[in-house]
Amino acid sequence: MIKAIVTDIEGTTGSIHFVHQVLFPYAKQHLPEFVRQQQAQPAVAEQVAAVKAEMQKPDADLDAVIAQLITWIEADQKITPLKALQGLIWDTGYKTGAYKGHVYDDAHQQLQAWREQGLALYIYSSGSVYAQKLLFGFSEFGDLTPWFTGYFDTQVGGKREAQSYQAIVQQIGLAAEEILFLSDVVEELDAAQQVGIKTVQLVREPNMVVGEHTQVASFKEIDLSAI
Ligand SMILES: CSCCC(=O)C(=O)COP(=O)(O)O
Ligand SMILES: [Mg+2]
Repeated sequence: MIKAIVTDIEGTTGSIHFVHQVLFPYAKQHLPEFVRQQQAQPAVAEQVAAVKAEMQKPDADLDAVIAQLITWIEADQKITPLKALQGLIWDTGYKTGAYKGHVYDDAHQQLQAWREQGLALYIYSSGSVYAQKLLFGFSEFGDLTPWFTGYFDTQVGGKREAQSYQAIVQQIGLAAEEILFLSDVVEELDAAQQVGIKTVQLVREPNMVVGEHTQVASFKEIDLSAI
């Protein structure tokens, strides 16, 4: 019996368009000024140091760090210090009303229903936990963060690595087969399935790569009793 649901964000609870056409361009536009102005803040200095380490260039100057970060944004690289900085930059966009977090109607309704049924809800995204809380805290449906028991990001490991899901199972404290993972990406579902987590693929767009997992077009089609 499923007792907890872990869900991906981009392409699953919300649209790929929102992440790629709203959030990423906002981060790209504001990152140079943000990093220059906030470089002395410990939260930013820590990530700048992590970028230099990732570049294997401990003496890189700030211009080189910024150029590297922009390259990573353009290539949609899921690199932890980039994702942490993006979260800090998106904070202003949410709080000034430049955008609200996109959540599909069906995801909103079904997450609420599952919560009311007593299921524990978790997020696992490459976006930082800080960015996840912003997206659901400033969503088009208002603040949805009270629904979630916990959040996981790349601090737990990459989303295509089975050991990340093993760590998530341990932190949730349930048996793997009592947990359902929802994602649009087959490699993520494959990794979760390797450790015994149940899986369902969201296929919201045409021409998506599909795998051996149960496929649904919306959260409304997910039947927990059939899993
Ligand atoms: C949580 S904020 C926006 C999502 C993001 O930055 C991202 O890279 C999407 O990753 P996901 O693992 O949700 O596909
Ligand atoms: Mg996704």
